[in-house]
Amino acid sequence: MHPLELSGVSKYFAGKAVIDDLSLSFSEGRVTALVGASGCGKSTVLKLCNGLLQPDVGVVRAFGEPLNYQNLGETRRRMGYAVQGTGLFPHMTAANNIAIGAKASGWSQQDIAVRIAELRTLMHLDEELLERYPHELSGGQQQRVGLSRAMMLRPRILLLDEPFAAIDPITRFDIHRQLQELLAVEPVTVLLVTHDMREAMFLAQQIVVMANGKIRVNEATDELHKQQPGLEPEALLNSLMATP
Ligand SMILES: Nc1ncnc2c1ncn2[C@@H]1O[C@H](COP(=O)(O)OP(=O)(O)OP(=O)(O)O)[C@@H](O)[C@H]1O
Repeated sequence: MHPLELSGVSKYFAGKAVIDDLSLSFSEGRVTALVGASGCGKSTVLKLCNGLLQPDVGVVRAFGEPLNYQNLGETRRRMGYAVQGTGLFPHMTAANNIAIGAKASGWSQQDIAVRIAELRTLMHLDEELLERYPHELSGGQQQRVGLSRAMMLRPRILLLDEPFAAIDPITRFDIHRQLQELLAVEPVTVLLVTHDMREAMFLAQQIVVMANGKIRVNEATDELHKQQPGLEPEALLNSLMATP
């Protein structure tokens, strides 16, 4: 059983199929990167996965069950979600931002403190930073807080929509390594939407290239390395996009 699966899914906007009869499953404990040109439907797939959008045709299953759009709360608690720009609440400290889902789920203060300490270590966040408000943190620190919030409830699925796009390349590389460390300690099924093929090749074990709402390539990262050894990530993406 795959933790997350789309079967024959189509989504129309203004009568046009933005997602076109797409079937895709995400393997347990693996990172799958969704790449492709702007507007090809990557974010729409992610929103279909967490129920923010409903398919017009087809089924989305999480944890083996079709999404229940009348009651998404329980499913969403088992899915972490982090987006570009972090979506942190500006009037709450970093610690309170991270803890928000746990408080809503009735966790004790003690359990919250233990979990925040774990995440703080894994994401290399100094304790002092957690008492600051988002505007008092750098972009990279905010993004680490956003990832910590997404991982707070120990989700089995993590949905990441361009979470590192606004961060400078050096900080981005640091956060990539920290996320990799975190996933080694706490394996999660990850769907990563990104424009950055280098990021995709570094973080993901599976690469899905989309074009016009369809899947063009769905291949293990190792296989791609073997098929086109030595090719720079961007050149590899261009060659995959040109695949008929
Ligand atoms: N709510 C909406 N109403 C109408 N059209 C939409 C809506 N959401 C997305 N679209 C259209 O659907 C297409 C796919 O959008 P989507 O955001 O999934 O693309 P993307 O691959 O994530 O793009 P980008 O890489 O630029 O973020 C685009 O043409 C977009 O304009």
